[in-house]
Amino acid sequence: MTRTDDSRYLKGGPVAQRIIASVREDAAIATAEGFPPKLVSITVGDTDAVDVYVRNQRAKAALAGIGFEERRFAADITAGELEAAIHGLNADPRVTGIIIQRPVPTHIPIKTLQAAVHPLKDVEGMHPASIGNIVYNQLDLAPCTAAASVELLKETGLDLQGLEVVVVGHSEIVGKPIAFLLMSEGATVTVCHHMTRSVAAHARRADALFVAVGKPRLIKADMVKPGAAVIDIGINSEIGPDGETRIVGDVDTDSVKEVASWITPVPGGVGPLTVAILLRNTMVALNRQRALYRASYGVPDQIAAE
Ligand SMILES: NC(=O)C1=CN([C@@H]2O[C@H](COP(=O)(O)OP(=O)(O)OC[C@H]3O[C@@H](n4cnc5c(N)ncnc54)[C@H](OP(=O)(O)O)[C@@H]3O)[C@@H](O)[C@H]2O)C=CC1
Ligand SMILES: Nc1nc(=O)c2c([nH]1)NC[C@@H]1CN(c3ccc(C(=O)N[C@@H](CCC(=O)O)C(=O)O)cc3)C=[N+]21
Repeated sequence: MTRTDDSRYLKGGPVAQRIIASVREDAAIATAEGFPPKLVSITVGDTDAVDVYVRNQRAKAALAGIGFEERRFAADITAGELEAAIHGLNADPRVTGIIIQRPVPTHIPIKTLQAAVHPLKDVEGMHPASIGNIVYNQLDLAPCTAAASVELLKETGLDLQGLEVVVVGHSEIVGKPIAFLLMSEGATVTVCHHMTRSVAAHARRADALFVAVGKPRLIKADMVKPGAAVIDIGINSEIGPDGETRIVGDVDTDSVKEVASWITPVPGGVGPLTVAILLRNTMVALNRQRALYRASYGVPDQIAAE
């Protein structure tokens, strides 16, 4: 089949727009019913690596009708002070979801912070209880980047059942949850990392290749099976030939797109969809909180009958 270059690109923007439009409807109804959704972002210290993400979160939350508040803390804050701030947000009924932007300074144990967020307010899906849910095939709220990556693979129309998938990178926030989501969908999943003997040998067997490492041009054309779908999750800043800073992924897109049938562009691929999924997760969290509120304060049958 001959395909134009453009049809090979799996773009995140249109899928993100669809999700945001649906979130916007849900958010408007919830707001009218007295439950306005609100997201609180926590950044600690130097925020260069997260600036783009936070900027997009703010812009898309505004589009979706979700409140957005950014709390910035100095790099020398203690873990205890941060936990106290998170507990305050947990107890605040106006706050629907809390997202802790990574990275945080090395003296702060990120896992302790993630575990401090109440599971009902964990819109990133990074609390141990949330990660546990995806292991148990309960997939309605998954880590945003992983969910965005899998959603883009689904856009190809490929049947995930029995599909040979290789994931390069096994971080807790991206690689591992992608592997669990894909296993739940019936794919056969191989996970590679820095100790894998030959990433290339595994990658070449993949019908779908996910790459989340953080190394520009790690994946070259000779590592990709002809006709495969390539999902590039990397977001790396580098200085281009014109001297300007630019964002590139982990895949050598120009050469790989000649071999692959589908490839996600960077920017414009997984990134925009990650933000949309965060907003969708916020509505999932809101609905769970409302269900709990209803169970606690809804009119009990015997009173309603009087
Ligand atoms: N689009 C989005 O929404 C997001 C994009 N990102 C981007 O995704 C990329 C990965 O992020 P993240 O998972 O947080 O990064 P981490 O640094 O936490 O993880 C990188 C992973 O890559 C593995 N790795 C390192 N070198 C190699 C190699 N040569 N071959 C195979 N595997 C290797 C590491 O293995 P080991 O642990 O064994 O060393 C590790 O599992 C980054 O570019 C980041 O900016 C991240 C989050 C969101
Ligand atoms: N707790 C936590 N969760 C994360 O998911 C997380 C994080 N911390 N820290 C930083 C990284 C990076 N990340 C991005 C997500 C989307 C875009 C994004 O929207 N990119 C667009 C726009 C790029 C642009 O405007 O230049 C694109 O790729 O097209 C970028 C970066 C999430 N991360």
